[in-house]
Amino acid sequence: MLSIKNLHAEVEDKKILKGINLDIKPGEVHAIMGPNGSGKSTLSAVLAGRENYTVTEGEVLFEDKDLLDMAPEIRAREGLFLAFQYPVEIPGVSNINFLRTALNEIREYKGLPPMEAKEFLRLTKEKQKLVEFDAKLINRSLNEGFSGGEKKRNEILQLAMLDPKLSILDETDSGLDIDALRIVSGGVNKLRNEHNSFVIITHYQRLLEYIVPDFVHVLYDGRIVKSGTKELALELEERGYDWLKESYPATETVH
Ligand SMILES: Nc1ncnc2c1ncn2[C@@H]1O[C@H](COP(=O)(O)OP(=O)(O)OP(=O)(O)O)[C@@H](O)[C@H]1O
Repeated sequence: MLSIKNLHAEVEDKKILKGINLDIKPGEVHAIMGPNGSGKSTLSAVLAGRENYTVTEGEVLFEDKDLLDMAPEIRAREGLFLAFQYPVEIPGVSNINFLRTALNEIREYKGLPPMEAKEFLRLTKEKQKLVEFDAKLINRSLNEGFSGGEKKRNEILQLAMLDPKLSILDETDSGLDIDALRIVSGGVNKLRNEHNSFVIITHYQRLLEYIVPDFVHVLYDGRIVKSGTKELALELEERGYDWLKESYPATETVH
């Protein structure tokens, strides 16, 4: 599904990613943990093709195609989905119209006609139910005035509607109350299958009790310094990151 080889990237001449290697197969869930500022959000931004991030070395293949060569919207149409740490508000664009437009963009890219209005409404209702989404939010402007938790739930609804091949959830658990955490992770669990993959960026082992990952990686100073199974997350919870920092001293950073 995704193959990252020796990925180096900078933001404003600051080296942040310093040789990431990661392989993700269909059906797998990978968790990425790591101390603040280690490069987790930068990795998701580079994969999504956000502006101002310069890849200086390495390659990323998404289903054997060169991901870094694709414009951000092509990445999305190819089936990459990024749930933001801070979902953006788009006043004047209703949630439902946003979903319809995004869905039909993807269909057009696949050579399919726009979805019939009736079928679209049926699908929206089905997915709203699946991810326990509050129907009152569907006609409001996209994320405008939504609470932090409502925004995160909205990301999961988008994910359910668009059915991406690879979803990257960047700290989707931050700011969620206990019920929302259960709903959001329950949504992911219902959506995961043998054909799609997830990358879950999180600080908390707690989320990984709900969404059990196949692999856990620790990102530190722009590199993956340790990989393991869910037991690694438990170990991190208990021991923190200092033992890893000692084993892998930070490289010099050029500012
Ligand atoms: N636009 C930018 N200009 C300068 N430095 C930046 C920029 N964006 C990110 N950085 C720096 O890159 C480093 C990695 O940031 P990143 O957000 O990827 O870390 P993170 O692992 O996601 O952290 P957190 O756990 O706190 O969310 C940080 O030191 C950050 O200050």
